Amino acid sequence: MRVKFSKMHGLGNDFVMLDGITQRIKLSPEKIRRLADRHLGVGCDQVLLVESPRNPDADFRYRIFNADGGEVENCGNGARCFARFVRERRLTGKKQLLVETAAGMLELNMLDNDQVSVDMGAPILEPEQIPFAADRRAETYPLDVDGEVFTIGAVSMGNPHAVLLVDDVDSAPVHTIGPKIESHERFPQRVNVGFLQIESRDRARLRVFERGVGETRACGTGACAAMVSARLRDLVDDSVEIELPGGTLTIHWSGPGQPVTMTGPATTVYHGQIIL
Ligand SMILES: N[C@@H](CCC[C@H](N)C(=O)O)C(=O)O
Repeated sequence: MRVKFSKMHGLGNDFVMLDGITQRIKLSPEKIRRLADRHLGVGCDQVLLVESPRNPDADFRYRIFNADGGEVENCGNGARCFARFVRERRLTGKKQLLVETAAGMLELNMLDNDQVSVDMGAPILEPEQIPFAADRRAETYPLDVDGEVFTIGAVSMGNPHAVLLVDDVDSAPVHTIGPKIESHERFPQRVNVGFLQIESRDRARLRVFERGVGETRACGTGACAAMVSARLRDLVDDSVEIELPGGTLTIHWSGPGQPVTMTGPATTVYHGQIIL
């Protein structure tokens, strides 16, 4: 089967974007791993498959798969790339879109400066919805990793995130502690792990060891979760510029029950065809 795709990225978090509306695409974990393979396929952190919505209020639906083949609930950088992709592929002319995802409905706005702003919905903080938190809601939780106790914030943006504060992201143990927390027994669904350095009440730096991928150049939901965790600890104000290795996202959140807004770029690299 020959399939058309676009290679896109959001601050270096890269995607194979598939139009499943005008093409019949049957994906399997094995095919996703091949597409994502940087030697044997196109290469990407995530595969995003656009489909027709089931909910009549939505313009589109999309599904997100990590490079390891697993399907996930949400993806912030993917949401921005999706908004650009459906316009470039002439699937819509709209600048405001409602899209159905496994994490619920997202609202996207194409801005005039080529940036995309996404209403990512309210973060989930209720203990019963965060398997890790079990029976109580707290700003932080202790997590024992091989005898060393880390203080983490646990936030769900539809997908799970653990947020650790560090003094310096450049020397943070992203590749040693990241994978251990990602597959820690207290996170049965595994987790994305963010290492957050607060610079001021409106600036922070972040590196994320993503579930099912490893460290990426940027993680949109990771930036939202980091903002929420920092705000709950009263370390930042309502709007924060979060600098990731691939560039900067603007995140706004005014507190529990309110939606998180993420604004940043989406870039098309090339269009191609692959035999799947
Ligand atoms: N890169 C994404 C997040 C993709 C999913 C994540 N790895 C997970 O497993 O939940 C983003 O920009 O949010």
